[in-house]
Amino acid sequence: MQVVRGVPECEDEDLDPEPLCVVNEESTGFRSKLKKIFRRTPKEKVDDDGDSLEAGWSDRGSSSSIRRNAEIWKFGLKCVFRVLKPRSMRTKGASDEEIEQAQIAAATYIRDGLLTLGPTFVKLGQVISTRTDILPKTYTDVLNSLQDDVPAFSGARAKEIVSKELGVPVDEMFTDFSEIPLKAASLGQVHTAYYKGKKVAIKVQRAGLKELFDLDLKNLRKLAVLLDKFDPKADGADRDWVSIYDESERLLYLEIDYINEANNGERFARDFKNVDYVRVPQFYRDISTPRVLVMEFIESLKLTDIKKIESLGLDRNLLAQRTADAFLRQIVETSYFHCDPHPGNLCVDDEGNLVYYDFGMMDELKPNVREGFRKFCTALFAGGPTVSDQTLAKNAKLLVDGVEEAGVLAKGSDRLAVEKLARFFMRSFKNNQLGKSSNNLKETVGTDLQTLTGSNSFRFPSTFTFIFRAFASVEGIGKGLDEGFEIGKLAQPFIERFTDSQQYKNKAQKNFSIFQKATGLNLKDVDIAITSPRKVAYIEETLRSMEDGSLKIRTRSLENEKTLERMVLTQSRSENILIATAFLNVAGFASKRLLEGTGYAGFAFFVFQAIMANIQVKKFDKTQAKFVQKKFTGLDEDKK
Ligand SMILES: Nc1ncnc2c1ncn2[C@@H]1O[C@H](COP(=O)(O)OP(=O)(O)OP(=O)(O)O)[C@@H](O)[C@H]1O
Repeated sequence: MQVVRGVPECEDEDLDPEPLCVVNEESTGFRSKLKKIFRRTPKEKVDDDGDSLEAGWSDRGSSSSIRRNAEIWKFGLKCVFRVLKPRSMRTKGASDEEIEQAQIAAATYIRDGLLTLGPTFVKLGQVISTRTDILPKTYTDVLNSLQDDVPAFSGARAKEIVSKELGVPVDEMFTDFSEIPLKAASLGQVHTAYYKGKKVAIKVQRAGLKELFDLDLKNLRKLAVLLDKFDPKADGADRDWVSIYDESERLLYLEIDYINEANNGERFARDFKNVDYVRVPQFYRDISTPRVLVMEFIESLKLTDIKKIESLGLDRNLLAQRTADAFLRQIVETSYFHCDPHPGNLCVDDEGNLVYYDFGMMDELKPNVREGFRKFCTALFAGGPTVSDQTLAKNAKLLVDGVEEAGVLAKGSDRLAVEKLARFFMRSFKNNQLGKSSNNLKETVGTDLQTLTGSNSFRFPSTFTFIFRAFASVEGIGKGLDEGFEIGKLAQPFIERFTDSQQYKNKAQKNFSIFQKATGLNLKDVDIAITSPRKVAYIEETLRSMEDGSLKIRTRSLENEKTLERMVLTQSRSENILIATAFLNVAGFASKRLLEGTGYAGFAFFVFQAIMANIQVKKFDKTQAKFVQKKFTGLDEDKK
């Protein structure tokens, strides 16, 4: 989002008590939509007591709420049709490009509709746009543009809100309250002023947001319940539409509680109290409320403003390193991280210190995620780049344990295939560390990969999508500052501290070499001496399992699985044809009209079912043909 500077453009004074101030200079269709939408903010009648400040989107009487409900449902239904269109195109044999175009059109329709419906939906769209685990990439890409600028409300309006919230006229509390906001967002905007001689930043929330959220979210919950009925947990995962809704709702309400933001900011500041290059504004809690947040003003510039950074003589490489270090410290050490460190929220002061703003959306790694992540890193980095195949296979198991513990591996996934994938992934990683090239992932583990992705084996809890988003932001900033920026390399010292393996390895190696020197022992003998009892015990255990019949030998053949899958589909087609024929016979021999009608109705129904089953068989065959072609010729028809 961009910071608003200069005099905003205001038009149509007669349309609104507060004409709109348009933020973005580039006049586009998107901008004019924004103007219309925020112009639709209900007209606010301000009386002397200022009570009308509660007026807002929500204060529109019952007829207005009915209209609002209707608007939401109409939009929801239209979205369903738009989203289904590309799916039906696929069954009609449309090309991938045509389908992608239709998806982009659907996503654009949804984005514009969310904007039309106002702040709740804009914010919801922003939250959902991070969920690559829920929506296809085409949709999240388009919804990402919802992070754009929105028109501001006037300084006078902001003052009214602050006075109402703090219970004293603004001018008695502050001096030089800015008429033009520093930045406007969908939920509020930031003004500057002076408080007891100190410059402060004041975040002011749009009026009536809470009430609007209440009204809108009630509808959205009903929509989620309905969606669950039509689209039950498709992949056996623990999530469903209602829980996605619940989580989004929680985040939305947290974002409009500025006291929560102050709590988050203070916790973040505590985490970084020993890092002298990170600055967090102080919060003036005694003059803040859930809707007005008063903070220390910290002057800064964007880390993407390279010209300014250079003109100040700041070290770009050092800034890149600091950006990465501060991010890694959050993920690996404190487990409490800023979910949205975009260039407006992560800045730099003129002395090269990083400045963080906006603590509305923070997340914490749960203990299981943290432990899983630690196992993952331990497995990946253990043994260094030249690890033997045996150790790698052992570590692959640990890596998959980690992935499972973190909740990324869906229940009932094929662990054997995942371990194979992990071994391949780890070997590529190690080769990469040694500067060797790796084999193509699709060629080497193509079948397993297809099985795994096809069965939705991996899923990413929302924490991961927030981490990925923050990672992408930090990487973008880092690369802008330093072309050779590689977060992976900068992560090494953090990971080593994080995983006990490295410490253990170093200590063990040191102790062992002293022992070896003293005794003159051969390393191979030691290995045999250590592993032999374990190997004997393993063989003994396996033999005992064979004897008592508890040993299960598991083999899997993808071809057989696929054949079985096809058989199930063709069987359903044959059954439907059989039943349809039976009904036709009934109709043919029936002497009574009612029976005849029933016969024909049954016949029509089952013929329809048979046609649907046939479509599924054809679809299945097509997917298989594509897969086989890709596997044997390397030609990829699904150009993404
Ligand atoms: N304490 C501060 N000192 C100086 N500038 C500030 C301060 N707080 C916020 N700002 C400026 O105002 C901008 C908007 O602040 P913030 O991100 O907190 O608002 P928001 O309404 O939560 O916006 P968003 O939609 O991006 O979350 C920041 O990017 C920063 O440029």
